Amino acid sequence: MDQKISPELLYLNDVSVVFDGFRALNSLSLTIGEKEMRAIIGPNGAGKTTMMDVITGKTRPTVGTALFDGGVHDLTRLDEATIAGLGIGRKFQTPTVIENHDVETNVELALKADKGPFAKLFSRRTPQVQERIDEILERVRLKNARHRRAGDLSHGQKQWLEIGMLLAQEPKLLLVDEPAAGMTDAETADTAVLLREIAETRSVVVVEHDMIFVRDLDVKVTVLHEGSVLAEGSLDHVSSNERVIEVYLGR
Ligand SMILES: Nc1ncnc2c1ncn2[C@@H]1O[C@H](COP(=O)(O)OP(=O)(O)OP(=O)(O)O)[C@@H](O)[C@H]1O
Repeated sequence: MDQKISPELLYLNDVSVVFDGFRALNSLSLTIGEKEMRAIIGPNGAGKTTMMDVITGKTRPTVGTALFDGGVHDLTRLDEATIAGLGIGRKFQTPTVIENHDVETNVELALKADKGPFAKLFSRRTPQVQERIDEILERVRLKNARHRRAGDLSHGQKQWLEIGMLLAQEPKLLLVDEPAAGMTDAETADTAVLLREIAETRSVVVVEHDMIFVRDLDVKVTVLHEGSVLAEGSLDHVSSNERVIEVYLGR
């Protein structure tokens, strides 16, 4: 298959994941368009992490369809490295920057991720690489922190650095797990703006519990519950849904 059969970037249909008889995903169907940002909310255990695991190839669905890039790639048949190479980047909740390197070296290493460890550390930084580093640092608001040790950054800045390192891979789809957790109010607001900027050129899926942050994102929201979609629409729309209030918002 090398022709796009549907316009969606990500197409999940009737995906179930069963662990020892327990349905972590239960006929989940969801599509994400090109350059769309979507927020995913839902109570603990709703299946948000399992959904990300299916998209990135970490978990195989028991049944169901998971296609990427207009139906060209069947994610259920590919391994994690291949899926990452297709342009699906994932940011976990805890930042994994290299604390002893400075900010720009972290980005540089991410840009050279396809090179071996020796070439990564010792090949010269070409003007093209420097230009990309500058662009990324500008985007993630760390230009003035470029020579700081990554370990000395604030929690929020570390999250931004890691987002920058993912951008180095030019993902078509960026999956972001609870970016606002542990951030100050100002960092949270800046992160919403940052993700909106990123979604101008690629698709972004954000899993989040912080409703103030989700409101700032101002995008379509999907509510997961017991492994399937409970409601979908604007935050105001899903917030007025009785079942959503009962299982999630009204807690
Ligand atoms: N490897 C596994 N084996 C057995 N059960 C699992 C496994 N992974 C997840 N589960 C179960 O599947 C359900 C869905 O979990 P998942 O982590 O996807 O939910 P979540 O929406 O991400 O929750 P949270 O908001 O707490 O992170 C949970 O009840 C969890 O205990």
